[in-house]
Amino acid sequence: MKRLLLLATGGTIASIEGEEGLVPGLSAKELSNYFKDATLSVDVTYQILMNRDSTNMQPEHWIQMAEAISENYDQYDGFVITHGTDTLGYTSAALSYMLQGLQKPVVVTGSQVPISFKKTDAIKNLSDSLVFASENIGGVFVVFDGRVIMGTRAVKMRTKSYDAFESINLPYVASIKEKNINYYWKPETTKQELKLDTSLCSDVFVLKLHPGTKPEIFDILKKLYKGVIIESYGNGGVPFEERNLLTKVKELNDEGVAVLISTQCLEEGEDLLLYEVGRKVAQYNVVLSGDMNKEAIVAKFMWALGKTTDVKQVKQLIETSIAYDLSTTWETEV
Ligand SMILES: NC(=O)C[C@H](N)C(=O)O
Repeated sequence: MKRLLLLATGGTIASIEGEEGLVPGLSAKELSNYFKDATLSVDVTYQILMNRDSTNMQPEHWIQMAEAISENYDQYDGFVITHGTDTLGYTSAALSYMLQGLQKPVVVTGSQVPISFKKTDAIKNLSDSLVFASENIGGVFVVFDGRVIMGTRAVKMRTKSYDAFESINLPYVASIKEKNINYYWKPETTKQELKLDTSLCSDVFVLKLHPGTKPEIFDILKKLYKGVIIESYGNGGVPFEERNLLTKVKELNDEGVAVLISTQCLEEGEDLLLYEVGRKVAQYNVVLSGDMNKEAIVAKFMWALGKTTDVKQVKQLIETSIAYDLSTTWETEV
């Protein structure tokens, strides 16, 4: 029988009605009481790690989760983390960078409706997660509404519907129906040993461009952050007429702040060399994000800056694909 460890961290799945709306409040024991599926032949240990709405999750909490997996790695065959959905994609991406060389599954799940409610998606998500966590497969996965998504590719798209998550720029790994897993593809099994790597630098900011963005905002950002993600438009680029942001990117570059260019378009990624607005900024030492999603970019930037502040090295770390977070050119061309 597979031995699984379920780490509860809060979220809607563990929420109860509080005086000011839904609030995570169930203990690990209470959570397990709601979930009794005798048909699942797994031995589950329930442990509560924290009880937070995922809006209150910080990078320090990702580290706590990664450490808990690493400490218990040899004792269990697979892991399930129950988590709020709002920042679940950030956590699953961060765990993918901090826990490289996984030979066992780490499944992150949650629900849109509390497990204590009559009509809830929590039971299915939990059951599917335990099924998937029993597989002989390595990596971080998000299991939600019958979909298995790579941890670096999960994005919350819907605030209320059960199918809250999509896999962006990568096919689903599998679907799960009535406890049967149907694989679409399988990530390669690693021959590495598990390496816990929690040196994160959280001094990262996401600036979403809109027509009218004031260049002066960069004067503040460069004092506070070591990495700035510019979420630009379409194939990527920054405005250089009227409110000129290009000179500001150069200033940040000169002062050793790493600047990354990404796009507000969820699908297909940036292609900075296509237009003049992109090429002008590409002449500086900017980091390219390819088709990574924002959640993965933020976590990877923090992970890379935790190792080095040398912009060239940060660029190299981020532009290298890890845990299927980034499609290589040949993959996007087919
Ligand atoms: N569905 C949810 O879990 C939303 C909740 N606010 C959370 O992220 O913790």
